[in-house]
Amino acid sequence: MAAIDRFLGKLIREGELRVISADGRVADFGKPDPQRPRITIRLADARVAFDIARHPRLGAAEAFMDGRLLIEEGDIAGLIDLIRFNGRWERGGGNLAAKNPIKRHLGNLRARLDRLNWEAKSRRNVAHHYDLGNRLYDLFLDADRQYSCAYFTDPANSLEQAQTDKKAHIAAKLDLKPGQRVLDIGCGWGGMALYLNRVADVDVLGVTLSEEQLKTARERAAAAGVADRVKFELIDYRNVTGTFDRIVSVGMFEHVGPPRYRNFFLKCRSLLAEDGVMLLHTIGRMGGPGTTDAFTTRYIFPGGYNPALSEIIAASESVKLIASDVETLRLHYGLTLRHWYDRTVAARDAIVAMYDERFYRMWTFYLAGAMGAFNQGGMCNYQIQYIRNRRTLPITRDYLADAEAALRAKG
Ligand SMILES: C[S@@+](CC[C@H](N)C(=O)[O-])C[C@H]1O[C@@H](n2cnc3c(N)ncnc32)[C@H](O)[C@@H]1O
Repeated sequence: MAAIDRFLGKLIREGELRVISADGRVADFGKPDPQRPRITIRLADARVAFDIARHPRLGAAEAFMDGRLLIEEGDIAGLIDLIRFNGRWERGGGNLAAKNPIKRHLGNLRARLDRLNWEAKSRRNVAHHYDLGNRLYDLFLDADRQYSCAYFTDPANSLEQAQTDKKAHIAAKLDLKPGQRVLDIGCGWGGMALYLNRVADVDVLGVTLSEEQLKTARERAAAAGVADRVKFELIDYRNVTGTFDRIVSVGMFEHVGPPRYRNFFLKCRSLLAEDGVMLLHTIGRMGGPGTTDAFTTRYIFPGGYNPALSEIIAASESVKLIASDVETLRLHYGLTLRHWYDRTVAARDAIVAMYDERFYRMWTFYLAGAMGAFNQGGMCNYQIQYIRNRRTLPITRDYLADAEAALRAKG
């Protein structure tokens, strides 16, 4: 316990953390902060501190999931926020492996091996997460089931509004014309494809590896009476054929893995018309290449990796795709996750009934951890627009604002 006490004593400077050990000893760290309520945790047995010291994120996550790390005052989001705030990225906290060149090199090597997602592995990885049951996703996502960073034109906006605005923000960057053919790589439950068809009169092919998503997406297209123009297929991005005027990929690149980045862009380039436009929307990291934490890999997104901008651009440059516009969404995913986390907490009883208490705690740890990573850690969301020909788009960015305003008016 002494080592943990020393560690927490150094780390927690702002805000209050109270730790009650298994033997009833109470230790207080930090000082009152009007922005952050005090968090009190109880360690149910003597091994918890040891497990956390040995493997901080995984040890804490598993102790929390197993009910051995109990939060008696506050919640898991508050605990992670307190820890992240004190070690925040801007002050040099987080992503520490990246500071040491040897660790960084080994971490990158391991990441490259871990994220070697061949087709069968990609299918297993996707099923692990997205085939958990549509009901779960209904409980915490917006009504359109957008499972990616929303766009808050005002931080107070509802999640529904922000997800609609995200679709308009992306559609504007695609510079769509009626009748064009659009490919949506990683289409989820079909919301973006249906939206693009509705607001821009385009034909869309959406591809996913999730059976549950495919079924829902097709049902939605049929219900909207556009099944002839908005099609969905269960196809790996590697196996898509044809030529498309536009390609959009939202929240899917995180599943590709660094060893496949060049091939991903090569494939996209071969599918994109010579005067085509592509928009890639992906979680990213702001501090250069890194690794995926063990909790995320083991329990949430096996094979997942959030890319650094340098990794994305190095790969896309190597196949001569021109990055015509790059935007870093710095705060939007933290806001999105706050909504997802609050909805999950509000749906606790339903989630426990569908799965169990341990699953519920795992899910809240996942969302709270991600929120901390976007609010105080090194994560952000990138939107990168690509073209093959430098003359494809207007010479200035003015068209974006005009198009976005027109799209927003369509709702
Ligand atoms: C986080 S979801 C995003 C869904 C949707 N674009 C959205 O924003 O709500 C990731 C999507 O990528 C798809 N995906 C992952 N790996 C894929 C692959 N190798 N080929 C095609 N789709 C893939 C998943 O099936 C899922 O639909």
